[in-house]
Amino acid sequence: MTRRIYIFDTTLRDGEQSPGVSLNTGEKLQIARQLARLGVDVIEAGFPVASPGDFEAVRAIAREVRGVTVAGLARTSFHDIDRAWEALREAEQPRIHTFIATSDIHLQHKLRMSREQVIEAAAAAVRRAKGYVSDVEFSAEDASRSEPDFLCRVLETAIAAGATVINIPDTVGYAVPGEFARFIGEIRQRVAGMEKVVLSVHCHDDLGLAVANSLAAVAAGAGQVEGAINGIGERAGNVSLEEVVMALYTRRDQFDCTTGVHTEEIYRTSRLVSNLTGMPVQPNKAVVGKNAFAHEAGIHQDGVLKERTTYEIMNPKMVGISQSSLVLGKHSGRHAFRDRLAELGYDLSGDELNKAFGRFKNLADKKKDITDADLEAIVEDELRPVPVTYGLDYLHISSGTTVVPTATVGLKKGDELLEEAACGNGPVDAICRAVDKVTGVPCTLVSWGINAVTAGKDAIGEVTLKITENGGKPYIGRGISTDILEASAKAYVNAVNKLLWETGRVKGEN
Ligand SMILES: CC(=O)SCCNC(=O)CCNC(=O)[C@H](O)C(C)(C)COP(=O)(O)OP(=O)(O)OC[C@H]1O[C@@H](n2cnc3c(N)ncnc32)[C@H](O)[C@@H]1OP(=O)(O)O
Ligand SMILES: CC(C)C(=O)C(=O)O
Ligand SMILES: [Mg+2]
Repeated sequence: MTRRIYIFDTTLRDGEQSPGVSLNTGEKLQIARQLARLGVDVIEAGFPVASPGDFEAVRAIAREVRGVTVAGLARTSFHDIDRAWEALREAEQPRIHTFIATSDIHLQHKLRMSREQVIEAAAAAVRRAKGYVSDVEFSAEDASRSEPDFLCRVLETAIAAGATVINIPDTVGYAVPGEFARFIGEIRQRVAGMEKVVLSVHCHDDLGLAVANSLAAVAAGAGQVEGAINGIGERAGNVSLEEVVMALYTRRDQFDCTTGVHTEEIYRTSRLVSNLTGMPVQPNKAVVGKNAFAHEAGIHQDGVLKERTTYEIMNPKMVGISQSSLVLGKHSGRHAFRDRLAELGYDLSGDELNKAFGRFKNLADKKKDITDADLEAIVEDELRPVPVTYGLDYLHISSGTTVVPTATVGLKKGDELLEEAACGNGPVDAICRAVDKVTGVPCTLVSWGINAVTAGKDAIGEVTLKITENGGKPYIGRGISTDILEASAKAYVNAVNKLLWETGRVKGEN
């Protein structure tokens, strides 16, 4: 029978333990509201004894957020538990979550307690919490490095004292999946009363295994998974809840489990958490990264255009992303290029398409992100009906504060390469003079302007300039390049070509 897995979100407690993250009450409330919309079963709102601010945040969430269990963390000390209850008392479904470490390393070096003392503290804490609420979670911190016999004794004691949820944290992300699954299986078998409570896991990502360990635990019978949105948390973070939820859904054939999560809210939740915590989401992060549903490779793009599922195992809509994106770059192919141009209103085929595609590939070699504006500039340039009498073959500039600007240009006229060099007041002036020498048509540069067609350091510059011959009709030329001097040269040559064409000095083919 399909099992229901409870999703326990600790973004606001363990997630907030990420170095550099501190959320105020208002921010925590916003995230808690969104978590409720997302449909998690439990929101661990904070550690009330940690600070007055944390206490207030837990209290505000407990007061306002409905339809979800609100938990507060507490050490085994009665003061922590009392504060947790004070913060949680207005919650619709309060849960006190108390914990103590069970590994010898922690007992000896951190707690400086004997095993018997830990057992007593665990029992007393659960009883104390039980005096306030019916729903008490007990965690054996560093469980995965604890000696199994002792761990089982602690867990049995907590259950006998009234714990309703037993959590097995892999606190330092030490476990590996097969071992962790066996560990969970052993706990289920050996601990008396385990069948009456929810068995939970809480995995950290120090070895990048938090998702694998959580899933292995679910397969071994765990009924609750604890984690944080975007996988934030102490050190390398907690398990990323969205990854666990989507893995359980996408591979339901393997797990036969459901959750109460409304997956379409995942992306929105991820953005909110990232924005309010100031922790960016890496682009290649599973499920919510910027590239999670983006395709750049031509073969993949072609596949996705023909049938999305060729390269997507999840529908982006399922996680709240409206559609996958085909990112145009140097690895893209004609199918995706033509598709994007069609979206922009350009219907190119045959030779036109090939030429524009060639220019796009050249640009993509120079520029990381090709935007729609880049494409428009390329296509417009390609479709411009001016015969190319002269074409820029190469350009060399020598310029600086202590040298006379000098330009050497190579222009192609048919198969012929014509080369000239000239000095000028500045590099653009030098380019114009060198071009004039090649064409034999001395022109005057009337105006010159540049626009960044696209944003960023590697933006394309579009140079638009105006020339005249002997003060006659002005001709406008336009050139684009990531190099503004190259764009200037192209623009100047473009204007000269127009002049030659319109004054009937050349016959060309468009
Ligand atoms: C695995 C986890 O994520 S556990 C949760 C970790 N989160 C946090 O620590 C964030 C919030 N913490 C805090 O604000 C502070 O640490 C406080 C308020 C809880 C405690 O602050 P302080 O009283 O100054 O103690 P400090 O943090 O320096 O040391 C922790 C003390 O708690 C003890 N302790 C640790 N865990 C437990 C526990 N589960 N039960 C009882 N005592 C514990 C330690 O042994 C140490 O005791 P000592 O002072 O007798 O040596
Ligand atoms: C408090 C417990 C559950 C914890 O965060 C951990 O052990 O990682
Ligand atoms: Mg933790």
